[in-house]
Amino acid sequence: MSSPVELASLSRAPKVLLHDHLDGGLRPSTVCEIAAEIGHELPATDPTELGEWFRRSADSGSLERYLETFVHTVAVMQRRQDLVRVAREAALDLAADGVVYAEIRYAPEQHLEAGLTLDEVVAAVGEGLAEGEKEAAASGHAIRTGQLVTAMRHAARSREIAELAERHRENGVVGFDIAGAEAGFPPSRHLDAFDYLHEANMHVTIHAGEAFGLPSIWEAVQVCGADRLGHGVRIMDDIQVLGGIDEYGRPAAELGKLAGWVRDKRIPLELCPSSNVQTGAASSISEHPIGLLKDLRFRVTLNTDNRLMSGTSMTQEMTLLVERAGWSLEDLRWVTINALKSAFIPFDERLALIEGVVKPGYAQLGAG
Ligand SMILES: O=c1[nH]cnc2c1ncn2[C@H]1C[C@H](O)[C@@H](CO)O1
Ligand SMILES: [Zn+2]
Repeated sequence: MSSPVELASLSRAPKVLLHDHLDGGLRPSTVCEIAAEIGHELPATDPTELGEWFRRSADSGSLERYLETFVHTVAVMQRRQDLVRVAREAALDLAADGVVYAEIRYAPEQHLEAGLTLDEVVAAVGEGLAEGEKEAAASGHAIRTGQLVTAMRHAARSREIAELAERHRENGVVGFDIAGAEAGFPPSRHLDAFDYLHEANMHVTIHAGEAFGLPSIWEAVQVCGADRLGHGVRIMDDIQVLGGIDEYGRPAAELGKLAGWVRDKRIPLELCPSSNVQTGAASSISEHPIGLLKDLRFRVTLNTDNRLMSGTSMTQEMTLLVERAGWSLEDLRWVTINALKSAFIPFDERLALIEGVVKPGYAQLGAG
C-alpha cells in the first residue's frame, strides 16, 4: 500500500546521496565572498543573482555548455582554506537537508592553481568534510560523508588520480570517478586507471550514458568494470516499451542485451532528474525515465548532481518526483535503501545505516 506524501515532512526523510559534485554545490554567498577576496570576476556579485545566473546558464540543453559554468566555482576552490570551507559547508548543507550518507566528488587536478599538490587538495577536502560532520552531529543532524576522487575525461591524468585515490583510501576516499564532456572521450581512454584500481580492489563509478548513449554505457560496464553508472539514463535507448502491464505487474517492455545486463547485475544508476532536464538528457521531470526504470526494477538511486547549477537539493528532487511523477513515500524509501546498498563503504556499515537510520526514519513518516 502506498502512503500519501506530506510534502512538508520530506525535509525530515533520511536521504542518501551518491552523486553530488563538490564544485557544483557551493553556496552562492561563498562564491561571492571568496571571489571578492581573490579578485575573480563573477557574472553577478549579489548571491541571489549569482545563484539565478548559475541555474539559468546551466539550463542550456547541452552538457558542454552546462559545464562551462564550473569555471567560476573551480576558480574559488584553489586555496587550502577555501577547499576546507567549501567542503565543510557542503557537509553542513547536506545534513540540514536530511542527508545521512553522502559521497561527494570533485577533480583534484582542477584545484592546483594556487600551488597545492594533489595530496594537499584531498587532505583539505577531507578536513572540511570532517569538520562539517562534527558540527552537523552536534546540531542533531548526523551525516557520514566519503570522497569520490574524479579524473577529467578530456585530460590525461587518470592513472595518477587513480593512484591518488588509492593513497587516500584510509583517509576518507571511498572511490574513483571520471567526469567531463562525454562525446568524444570514451571511458576506455582511461583503461590504465581502471586496471590499476581493480588490481587494488577500489570502487569505481563512471559518468556514462548522459550526453552519449549505449556505446558509452557498454564500455563503462564491460570494458572498464564500473561498479555504478553516473547517470546511465540513456540505458533507455535499449528498452522498448510495449504498452500495458506484464505478468509481474510491471510495465510491459523488451530489454536489449545491455539493459538486461545492467538490470540483472543490479548495476546502480545514479540518476539526477533536474540535471538531466538542464543538459537535455530528459525532456521534463514528469517524463524523466526514472519512473519507468523504477517500475522495471533497475537499481535506481536519486541524486542532485550539482545543487548550485540546478538550484536543487535532495528534498527538492524528492518533492519534484512526488508532485510531477506521482512518487510515493515507499518509492522514496526504496531509492534511499537502493543507494545505501550501492554505497562504496563496507557492507556492515551500509547495513547499520539501513536498519538503524533509514528504516526507522521512514517508519516515523508512515512508510515501511
Ligand atoms: O553531469 C555531469 N556530467 C559530466 N561531468 C560533470 C557533471 N557535473 C559536473 N561535471 C564535471 C564538472 C566538474 O568540474 C567535474 C568535477 O566535479 O565534473
Ligand atoms: Zn555528475
